[in-house]
Amino acid sequence: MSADVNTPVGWEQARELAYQAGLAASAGAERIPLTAGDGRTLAEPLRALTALPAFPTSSIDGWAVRGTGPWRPVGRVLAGGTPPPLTEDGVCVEIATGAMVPDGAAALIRVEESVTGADGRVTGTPRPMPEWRLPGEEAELGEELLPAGAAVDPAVIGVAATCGYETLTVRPEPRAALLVFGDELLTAGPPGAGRVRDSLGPQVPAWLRRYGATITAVSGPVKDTLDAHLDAIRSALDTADLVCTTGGTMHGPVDHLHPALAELGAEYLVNTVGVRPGFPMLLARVPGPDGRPRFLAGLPGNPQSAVIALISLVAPLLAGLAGRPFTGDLPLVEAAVPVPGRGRDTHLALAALDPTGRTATPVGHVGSAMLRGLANAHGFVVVRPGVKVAAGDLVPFLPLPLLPGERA
Ligand SMILES: Nc1nc2c(c(=O)[nH]1)N[C@H]1C(S)=C(S)[C@@H](COP(=O)(O)OP(=O)(O)OC[C@H]3O[C@@H](n4cnc5c(N)ncnc54)[C@H](O)[C@@H]3O)O[C@H]1N2
Ligand code: MOO
Repeated sequence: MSADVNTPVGWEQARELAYQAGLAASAGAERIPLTAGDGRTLAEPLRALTALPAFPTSSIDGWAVRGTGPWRPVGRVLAGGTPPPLTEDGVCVEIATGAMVPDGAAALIRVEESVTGADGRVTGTPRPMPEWRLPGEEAELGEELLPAGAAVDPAVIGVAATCGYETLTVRPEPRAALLVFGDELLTAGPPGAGRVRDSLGPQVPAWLRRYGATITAVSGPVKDTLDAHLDAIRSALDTADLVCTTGGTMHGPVDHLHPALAELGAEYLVNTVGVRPGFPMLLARVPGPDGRPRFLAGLPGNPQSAVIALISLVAPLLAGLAGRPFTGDLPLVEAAVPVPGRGRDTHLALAALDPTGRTATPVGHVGSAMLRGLANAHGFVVVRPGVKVAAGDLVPFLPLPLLPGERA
């Protein structure tokens, strides 16, 4: 175990360490149907399998003409066909949007800008800008459209289809398991008589999915004994690249996480972080049954702190495991009011953005044991150690992975 229990890592450094550890462990590629690609990560650059467009393509309904008018129609070219060339001046073919422009055509004229005379001949003036798309205008054959590591979204699926792909070569999805520790936790009904509802078992898998993981197991509450912790962690490691645990990160009488990590031969990458809330979070590398490294993220038991550990350590780790790029740089927003710092630690202050997304106002109910503030915030204002934020200051903003329409 390398990291000193008494030396918290700086928050920014912790994020970078988590990302680099994930990237170093990212491996493999798989080929999947194009339509299954949403949310995955390209394992190799997406290159154009053909020039785009693949052939000269009419962008209008009208006439393809050769020589000077009036032109005598000699046929019709629809989308999907291969037209014969125009071999003499003074002829034209009727052409549809999307059809291949015949060799020999000098210009295209829109149907509404042409006149067909009583003798059947066509007159009109072509617009100065060509009305067809040239091969390679969008991409040359073999040109890189997106780099390896790019996230696949509906638009990426679309462009891949356009240039001929039926499958995509993507990184395997990082597999994550969740173990919830705490004998005091209820899994149904309201809290009382010293017991609280488990609020992490139900929400953490959903956050993990938003960060690109596939969930292999959720179990708990795991009994508060070292043996039960060890059994649960070992079996979760059989199927997951990352095991997230909740609770037990401190050194209380029934906090068995650290002894379990020692027993498993784990190596701490991060052991406590200089951030409030969330201080006792940890990330460890555990030897996997097949020799590949696995990871354990210890999320503190206080629910808001657990989510802060997810966004601080687990998000960059998963980005690394998926082979995606990651930057610690955050967008700047204006603080609507002063935001207190937390001395030598970074303060993550839950805040809501105004509709323009430019101004952040801290929300209420933000104790580390609370979730009400989280459910009303867009993310966290980041107050660096020793910084005092005054109203109007520009501050870094760490967004929650919300979808369009959420917190509208
Ligand atoms: N002597 C000290 N005690 C504590 C310190 C400290 O510095 N010195 N730090 C506090 C901080 S900060 C945090 S955060 C917590 C972290 O504790 P653990 O990770 O060991 O978590 P637990 O003790 O198991 O639980 C803490 C708290 O959270 C509730 N909890 C746990 N799991 C869940 C869940 N799934 N759903 C809802 N609530 C949960 C649990 O009941 C406790 O109230 O340690 C402080 N103590
Ligand atoms: O990490 Mo503790 O969350 O400050 O409550």
